[in-house]
Order: sequence, then structure tokens, then C-alpha cells
Amino acid sequence: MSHKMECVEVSKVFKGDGVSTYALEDINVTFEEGEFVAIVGPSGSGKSTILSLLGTLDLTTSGNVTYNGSPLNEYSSRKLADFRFENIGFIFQQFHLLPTLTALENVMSPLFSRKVPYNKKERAETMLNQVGLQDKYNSLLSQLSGGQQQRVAIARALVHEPNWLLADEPTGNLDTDTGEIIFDTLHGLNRNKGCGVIVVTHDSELAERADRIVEMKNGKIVRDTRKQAYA
Ligand SMILES: Nc1ncnc2c1ncn2[C@@H]1O[C@H](COP(=O)(O)OP(=O)(O)OP(=O)(O)O)[C@@H](O)[C@H]1O
Repeated sequence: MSHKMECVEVSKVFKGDGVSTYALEDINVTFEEGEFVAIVGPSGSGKSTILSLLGTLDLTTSGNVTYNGSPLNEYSSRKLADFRFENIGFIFQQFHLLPTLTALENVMSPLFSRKVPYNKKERAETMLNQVGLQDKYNSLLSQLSGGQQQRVAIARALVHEPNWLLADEPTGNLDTDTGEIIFDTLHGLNRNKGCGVIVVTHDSELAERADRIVEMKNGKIVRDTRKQAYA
């Protein structure tokens, strides 16, 4: 099975107070299995919206998002939840972690209600090791720095070994050096695990490190550039 994701004639309209906003307008784009993609563009251009649709956190107004050719609009909400668990990991600018739990508990949290054929604690420890937090298993989230918290968020997003990691401004709240470490962590996971990464960023220097840059403006893709593999 291929893990190709595709937007086919996708539009997303938000209606409120009698005003309709086209967040996305007739988007056609394909993301190939294992790609490392940056989505850039001005504020309000539709970057977060496309990420939400790819991750099935929201539905299209028209058009379809397909996974391995299968249209996600036709999935029941239960099937979508399973689809997300199997295929999608999310990270956000604000981490969305639980401050009163430890790093290890946060990483294990997506597995709490799931039956899985592996040891949950060992899996969570492996993930924390991969992001360089092997000495922080039992630290409370509130005791960690912003960069460490984001690394916990990455470990949590990857704990179920998704085929895609979708990241919305994961370096937005961090200083430049920490942002680079986070970006390099994502890159390493992409290279070593073959997990596709789509990252929304305002930072054009970070975006330059991706294999492909998709540029958005006013709900449309205005440029799509692929480059040589990251050295
Ligand atoms: N829930 C919503 N209700 C109404 N309008 C929305 C909603 N979400 C997004 N929009 C509108 O859709 C457009 C695209 O928003 P989106 O968040 O995708 O942009 P963005 O490129 O991610 O911006 P930023 O870089 O500021 O996060 C904007 O005009 C925004 O105001």
C-alpha cells in the first residue's frame, strides 16, 4: 500500500456573520510517500487549513482528500479515527501536552485507549530516546524547557509510528537555535524512519531545508518547488 496523499479540487469555505471566506480554493496537490515538505505563505493563506484537511481534523467544503487513492470524505467518523491512529501524527505550535503528567505519560497518552501488540511504556521510552530525552522520562512537563516540550510533542506524535507527521508551526514559539534543533529532529526522523513530514512554517530559512517547498497565497498554491535530496 502506498501512503500517497492527494487533494483533488479541494475548497474550504468558512461561513460566519453572513460572510464567506475561501480558506482554500480549488487546490490540487499530491504528497508522495516519505516526502519532507514545507508549506509556506503569508498569514491567512490557508496553510493550517490544508494541514487540518490532510489530517482529517476538518472536512472539505468541496473536492476530496484521498489517501492511497481512497476518498476520506466517505469514511465514517469511527473509520477516520482509526485512519488517523494508523497514519497521522500531529504537532502544533502550542504543544498541546498535559502539564501535570510526566514526559513518559504524555508520550504514552495516545495509546491509553488502544489495544496494541507492543509494550506501551517501552515504545514511549524508545520515542523519547529518539528525540534525545532519555534522561527526562519522569520529568513533569511543566519542568521542561520549550524546546524539550516540543520534543516530547514530537515523540508523542510518533509513538504509534504514523506514516505521516503533520506539523503546524512547530518552531513558532521557540528561539532560533532551538527551532533548528527541532527541525533537524524532524529531518532525522524523516530520513531514518521514512515517515513523511509536512511542516507549516513562517521561517523561510527552515523551509529551505525541506526537499520540497509549497508556497500558498490567498487559498491557492502559487509555487511548488522540489530540490535535490538534503545532504
Ligand atoms: N474556523 C474558522 N472560521 C472562520 N474562518 C477561518 C477559520 N479558520 C480559518 N479561517 C480563515 O481561513 C483563512 C485561512 O486560514 P489559515 O489558518 O489556514 O491560514 P494560515 O496560512 O495558516 O495563517 P497563519 O500563518 O496566520 O496561521 C483565513 O482567512 C482565516 O481567517
